[in-house]
Amino acid sequence: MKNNKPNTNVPFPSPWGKARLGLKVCGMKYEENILELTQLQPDYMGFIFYEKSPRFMNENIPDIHSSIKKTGVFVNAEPSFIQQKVEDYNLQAIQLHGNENVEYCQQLRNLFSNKKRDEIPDQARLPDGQVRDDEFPDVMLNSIQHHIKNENKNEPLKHIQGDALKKQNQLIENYPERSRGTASHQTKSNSIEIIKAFSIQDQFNFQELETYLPVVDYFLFDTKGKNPGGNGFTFDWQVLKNYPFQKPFFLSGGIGLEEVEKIKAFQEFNLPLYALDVNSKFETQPGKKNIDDLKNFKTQLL
Ligand SMILES: O=C(O)c1ccccc1NCC(=O)[C@H](O)[C@H](O)COP(=O)(O)O
Repeated sequence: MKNNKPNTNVPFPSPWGKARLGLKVCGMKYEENILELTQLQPDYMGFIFYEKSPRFMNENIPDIHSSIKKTGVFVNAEPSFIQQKVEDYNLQAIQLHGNENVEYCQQLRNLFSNKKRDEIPDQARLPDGQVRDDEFPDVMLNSIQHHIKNENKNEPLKHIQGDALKKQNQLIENYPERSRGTASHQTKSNSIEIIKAFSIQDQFNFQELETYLPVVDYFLFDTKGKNPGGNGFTFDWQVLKNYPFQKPFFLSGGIGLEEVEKIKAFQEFNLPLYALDVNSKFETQPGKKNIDDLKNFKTQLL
């Protein structure tokens, strides 16, 4: 299938520990545009589940390769609402863009930490019924599930199991660090990633983030504006020079092609910049992205 071809470029994060800058394209809404964007192989695609946004997602998300993490963006939503969207759209990451506190994030963490593990079909388990270990990599799970669901519909189960296990062993061999979860910025691979967004104006007290460290996978720094997100202008990135943690973060807020040189300079700060999050500066209309501009952006930076 055209949109289902595997991501053949360097895995993200790279298995040999060299961080490659990731890309998240947020606020996707239209099926054809989503499929077009898959050709670019961003690491994350964001869908806004906030009714007041012009990018509010209430459409179908087409089947996209699991190497692109489908991310649901929520603003002070009820956990049950998030859970429903995770199930309906098979989301791999959740981005919290409101005033969600630490307890709330912990609640979501508890809700989702074993999702992928529970979802492993019986056919994909090892002969004794177990999965490998607690750091079972998502790449393997996704690969096995994909393999079972999509490629072997008519095969006898024992062939499917054999194939899936072969594939799993191959992955362990190819990506040993990843399968042991050694990269310091790697998330618990059997859980749904939690990204907590914070909006910045001129200053920020990073100590406020300390209690979030154990309950979120990434921070995302966005510009404070009149809307909870998608405001379309940058904040003063110098503020991040005081970022005191190792926790990797997404840089967001008004990033467009004009920011390329500034981003290159920002990379010199040696901060744990994990990925860039782009949105309205690449739009032809709310929720619809200009893929050529995104291609150009990716070529220049990633
Ligand atoms: O984009 C929205 O409409 C939106 C609405 C409510 C909460 C979050 C929203 N976007 C979240 C994002 O991750 C955006 O990419 C981020 O705010 C940056 O947007 P932009 O300034 O347009 O690049």
